[in-house]
Amino acid sequence: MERIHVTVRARPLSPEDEKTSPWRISGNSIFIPNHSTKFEFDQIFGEECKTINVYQARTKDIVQAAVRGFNGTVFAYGQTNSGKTHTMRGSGTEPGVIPLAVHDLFQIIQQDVDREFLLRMSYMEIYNEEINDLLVPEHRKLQIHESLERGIYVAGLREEIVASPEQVLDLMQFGESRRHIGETNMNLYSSRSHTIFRMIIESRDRSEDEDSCTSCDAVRVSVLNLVDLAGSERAAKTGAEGVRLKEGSHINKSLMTLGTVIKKLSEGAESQGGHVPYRDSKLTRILQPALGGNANTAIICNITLAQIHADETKSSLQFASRALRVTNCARVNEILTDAALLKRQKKEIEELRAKLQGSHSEHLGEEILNLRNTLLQTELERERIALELEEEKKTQAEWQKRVQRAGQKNRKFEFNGVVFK
Ligand SMILES: Nc1ncnc2c1ncn2[C@@H]1O[C@H](COP(=O)(O)OP(=O)(O)OP(=O)(O)O)[C@@H](O)[C@H]1O
Repeated sequence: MERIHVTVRARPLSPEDEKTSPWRISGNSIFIPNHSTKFEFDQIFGEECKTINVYQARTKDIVQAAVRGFNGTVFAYGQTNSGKTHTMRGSGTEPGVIPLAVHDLFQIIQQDVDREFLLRMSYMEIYNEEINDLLVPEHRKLQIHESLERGIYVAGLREEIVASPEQVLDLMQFGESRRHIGETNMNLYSSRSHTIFRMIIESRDRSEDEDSCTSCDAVRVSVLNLVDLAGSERAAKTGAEGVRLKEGSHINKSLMTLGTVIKKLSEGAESQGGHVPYRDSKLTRILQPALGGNANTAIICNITLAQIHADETKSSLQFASRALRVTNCARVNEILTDAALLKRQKKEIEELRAKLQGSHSEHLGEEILNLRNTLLQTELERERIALELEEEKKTQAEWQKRVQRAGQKNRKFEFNGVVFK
């Protein structure tokens, strides 16, 4: 069990706002002097910090764990204009968490010579409670489904196979141009939708030695979500009317559901069998595994220390503070293939036979009978799995084709303009 990691990042202030700011930061605490308002977090970054520092606080570990098969989710939360997009996407002069994670991901994979990887990416937005695929503009109003095999997933969402950071960032750029952005009084380029950038990491052992291990045919599949939420906003401050007002109300409603989900989880509702309203918004439904589920999760809470936004900042910090009390249980997502099961069975049969050969005494009649029965059952099971394996080989041939297509065959990668072999 591990709790959600929460960092706070304060955006730079104008010299005027600096003079009147009521907030003080000391180590991992943020407070208003002579006031009961005080919060503590895993880490607090002041206005002079760089995104790389925020990235290294926790996201870097989550990326590393994702390569080892653990799901990971990082999201930026905060009021409009607090610096969420600046943190997640970055700018021309300062890369954001997403490009930093993408470069790290490829670097870690290159160094892992024992496994072969297949990476896919998807990019979606939730706009006015509708899910749109940012990689395929005509894929709109996508639906969320759940199955035993795939868990919660967005049906019809494009998952593009990717082989280099540049390819990922190009696709992201393409998606960005389709994302809903609008001007408000508070932000010239305000995100009007929540976006979920996702990397799906599949890997398996490279070992070709038949007997070396039983896990070499096991496939690990993990999902890394990097989420840029739209900001909570007050119509009076943003000056929203018409379309902007409708967007704002959808944004606030889904963020409110996120707040309720976090509140319920922080009160232990789920472990006590209580209701957690994941289904009340698309955002919480998609992020369900990251909220109290099977994932390493981090929240970057973006705030402003300006006097005029003190109420909104306090409300963001209250949300973040509750999130500190939510625990997740991340585990390696490993699918044991039939080939791996067969190897396991083969070993068992050999052990049973060896036991049978060693059991000659007449007093051991019943034990020998039991061993024979177990051996028979194991051999039947082995035959069944062998049949299934035939089917699976076809799937594996498809895997090889995909790896080949992704340009990863023979560990050949292009990274930062350099070809690695
Ligand atoms: N740490 C920072 N350093 C420099 N500039 C920043 C920083 N944080 C935010 N900004 C600037 O402030 C403006 C608003 O930031 P941004 O668009 O990231 O806010 P946001 O929280 O994503 O807003 P919205 O919810 O409306 O989309 C941008 O011009 C951005 O470049």
